[in-house]
Amino acid sequence: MPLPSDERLIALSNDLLQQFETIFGQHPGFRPAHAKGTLLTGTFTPTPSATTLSRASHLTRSSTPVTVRFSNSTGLPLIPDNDPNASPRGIAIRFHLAEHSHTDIIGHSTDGFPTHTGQEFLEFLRAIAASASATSHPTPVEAYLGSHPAALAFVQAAKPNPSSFARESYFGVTAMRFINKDGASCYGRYRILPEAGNDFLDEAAAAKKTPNYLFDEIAERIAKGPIKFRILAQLADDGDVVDDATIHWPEDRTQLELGTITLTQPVADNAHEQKQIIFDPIPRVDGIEPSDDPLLELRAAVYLISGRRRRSAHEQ
Ligand code: HEM
Repeated sequence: MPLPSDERLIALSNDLLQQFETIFGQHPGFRPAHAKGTLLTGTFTPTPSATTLSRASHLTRSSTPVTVRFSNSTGLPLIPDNDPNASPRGIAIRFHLAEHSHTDIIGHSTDGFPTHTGQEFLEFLRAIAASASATSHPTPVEAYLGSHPAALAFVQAAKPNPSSFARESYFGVTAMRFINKDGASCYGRYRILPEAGNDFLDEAAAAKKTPNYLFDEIAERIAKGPIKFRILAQLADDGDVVDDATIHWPEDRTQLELGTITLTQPVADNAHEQKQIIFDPIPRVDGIEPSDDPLLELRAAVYLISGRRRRSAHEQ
């Protein structure tokens, strides 16, 4: 995955990484966002209908090996799983197409994002950081939320604790453009839904859980049997906004089943492999193109810069 040459994009990426560090502190060797995670492996099996949407190779061949990383929110590697800031949870899926060839899906457990652009997200993070020492109201973040309804909606969206990473739903949030073998194209947004169904804890039940309950649970669950998720694409109608992660499409839009992920094993040497793997928000595979959502190109740069730092870091 290449680093873009656009200097403004790189400068914004570095400013965003600096802001994460200001808020969460320095944790060399860990991600500045979604720091606490675990990797599992398995396979992806597409449905026959997936090829109507895209000619991408993992949707046309019978099965593809995958690596999946589940994570808590924030840049705190030790955040308790029942901390309210640990949501949204993350999922990152790597489809191993061939040696040195892969494509990824990244999603989180809230359907949406607080800002349309990376610059707005930087302003939001700066407002959060400035509010830590604020003594009067409105604090900078209260003022930001007062003037940015999409960010307020994201902050106020319910984010209950799941009983398991395997009982949570995840959303790709940014649209992709899918192209099939006849050249027909359609925009869609990923949804990754647990075969075991959603299951959430109320506040009292969450408060009684241990700080690692989700990571302990997923290790126990996979030791007993496979963990499955369905991958769907919510398809845009003509006229739907396809370049803004803050805008929802109506729930009655078609949801096409693309296939099933079956996870069977934890990754050996998990901490080392988490340090090495750098997920990419841009698909970079024939048959799936990024939309013009400005978050995609920026995040690809941010994750790559961050991942390279992580790989070269010596933990303290
Ligand atoms: C301007 C927007 C965003 C910024 C600046 C940002 C920033 C970051 C950073 C710095 C990382 C750590 C990357 C690494 O070190 O490898 C990260 C990881 C992650 N982000 Fe974002 N993010 C943004 C938007 C999103 C959106 C829209 C989603 C939901 C789809 C999302 C979900 C995730 C997940 C799941 C991870 C963990 C990936 C992994 O397991 O390696 N982020 N983000």
